[in-house]
Amino acid sequence: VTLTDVSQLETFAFDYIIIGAGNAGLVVANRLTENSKVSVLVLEAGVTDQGVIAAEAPFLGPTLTPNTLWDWNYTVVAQPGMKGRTFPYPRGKLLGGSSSANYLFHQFGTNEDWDRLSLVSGDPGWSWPNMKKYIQKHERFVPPIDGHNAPGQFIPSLHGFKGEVFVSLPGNNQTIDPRVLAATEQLPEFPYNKDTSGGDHSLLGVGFLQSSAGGGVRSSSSTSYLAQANTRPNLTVLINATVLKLVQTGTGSLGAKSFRGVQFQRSSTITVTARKEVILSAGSVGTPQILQLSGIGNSADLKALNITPIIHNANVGENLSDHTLLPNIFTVQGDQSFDGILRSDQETQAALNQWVQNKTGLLANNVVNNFGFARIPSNATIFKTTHDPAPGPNSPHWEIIISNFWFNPGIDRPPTGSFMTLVVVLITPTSRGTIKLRSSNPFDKPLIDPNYLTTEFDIFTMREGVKAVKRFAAAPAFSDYVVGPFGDSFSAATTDAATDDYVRGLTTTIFHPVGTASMSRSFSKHGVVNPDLTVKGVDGLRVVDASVFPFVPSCHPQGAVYLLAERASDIIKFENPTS
Ligand SMILES: Cc1cc2nc3c(=O)[nH]c(=O)nc-3n(C[C@H](O)[C@H](O)[C@H](O)COP(=O)(O)OP(=O)(O)OC[C@H]3O[C@@H](n4cnc5c(N)ncnc54)[C@H](O)[C@@H]3O)c2cc1C
Repeated sequence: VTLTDVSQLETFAFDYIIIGAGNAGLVVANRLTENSKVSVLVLEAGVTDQGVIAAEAPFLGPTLTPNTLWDWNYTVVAQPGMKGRTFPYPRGKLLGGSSSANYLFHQFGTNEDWDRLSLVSGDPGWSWPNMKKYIQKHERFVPPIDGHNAPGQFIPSLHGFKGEVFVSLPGNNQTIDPRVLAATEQLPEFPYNKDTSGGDHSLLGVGFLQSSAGGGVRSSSSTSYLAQANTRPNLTVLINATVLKLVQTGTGSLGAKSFRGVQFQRSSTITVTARKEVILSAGSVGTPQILQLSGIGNSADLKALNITPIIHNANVGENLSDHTLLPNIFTVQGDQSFDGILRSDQETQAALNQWVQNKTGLLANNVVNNFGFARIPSNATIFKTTHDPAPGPNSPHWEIIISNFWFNPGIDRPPTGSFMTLVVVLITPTSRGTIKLRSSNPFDKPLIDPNYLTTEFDIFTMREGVKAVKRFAAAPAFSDYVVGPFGDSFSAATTDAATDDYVRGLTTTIFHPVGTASMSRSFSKHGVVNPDLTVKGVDGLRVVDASVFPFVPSCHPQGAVYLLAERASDIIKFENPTS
């Protein structure tokens, strides 16, 4: 059941306590409570997702953040690689976590991503040949909302059809779709990709987006994994409950300090305990924040904030890695983009009414139909000084997202004009940042420093991405459509120096932070968690969320987080056999 009030809690001891009802946390909650003898409490700081239309209608996803009730409303510290700018750093704060607040792009990463994780962690269980079976448990591929037959737009053998989360192709043929497809035939640099989910199939090339939605409605970990498990008497989810810290509860059999207590705030401060384990699934920001508040982190940093260090691990909150986003906006002819509709209150209201009535129309679909991935050529000058950061020769360095309108999160659409946006995303960043506490107060927002674009490789790849999307827009397929770059700095980006200036002036985040509680080999002193996701040097505590990825997967990561959480659930069950 989902409880809104702490007085409804019948006990303060559970077998497992999961912190964070997000993308990963609700997978684990579902899988552990499959055994009716196991009791699970999930503590979630955010609100319910029920009745939140913006969390349901796919097209409205981008309106959920930033600076709303459903967002943690973080901001990055001034970024030296971005002209000292600060900007919002959204994280979902509602049931489903970021899977309820994200833009619904759904992929699994490349087989090389998973094989690298296996290599780095020393655990063959994380390799792609083992991980791909979890697609069947996780994914339920369903027809697009317009019911069109979609051969050639996806490869059925790569997908699951009986899992928990709905995934579907775009259900509206946008006016630029035929042009995009023609461009893939005209430009050898951007071949057509028949399936964009990754795994056994290359991500390189441009193809159709797969979204975590079915029947015109978002599918999140809440609408799937939680909805399915919520009637189980052994599962309790408490919302509006902010975890303040973990509490030490003695020592384990091997002498390590145990952290099976959890202190949280819900009108008053309450402590609950786990008989078996505490599972930290608070995400790449929340997880290192809670670890540090609990005395697990860099002792010197903690002491400076008057927090008593209990476990020294200088890697907590380090190694933050994220994908960057740069919307390159082109002015286009005519009124076939969505800008006209989105500018008109009457037309947007009609679209909303249509979605409310029968879950069809503009709002039943995602904001994008086509996207793709590409590599920097292997003979590029950058590889003389930088080791190729991709997980393998078939994984991309950057991404192109093609949008049929002004798609510029955070910057308002001009009052007139029609646009096409070609977003460039840096997929293999080499810059690393940190998440540190601002103070010992759990309600103070942490200091988030992704340290974007501070390496030669990162700025090089963004620059090459900008050049490449200009080549894409110059394809014959767009010759009677694209007028030219919009805005002074994009128009001026004709030299490397001017392009760098443009990139540094406008790039922000595409919201994929990982790495702040990194996985490493069992006896390695680097990293925060072991390959079985237990926290190094601690008893009774595991991390299951995006923070454990040492490298950001070569994709939009929610699908990878789902697979990670599925395997984590199997590991937890295996290591805690019940009679
Ligand atoms: C705006 C946005 C757009 C995105 N778009 C995409 C996309 O299109 N495709 C894609 O694949 N990925 C996308 N992502 C990224 C993706 O959603 C995340 O990588 C993924 O969901 C992270 O999962 P997680 O389990 O690590 O964390 P989350 O899903 O964020 O879960 C963490 C949970 O812990 C809770 N929590 C945190 N601290 C506390 C505390 N102290 N006490 C109690 N609860 C706490 C949070 O409220 C949250 O519910 C996007 C993310 C955002 C924010």
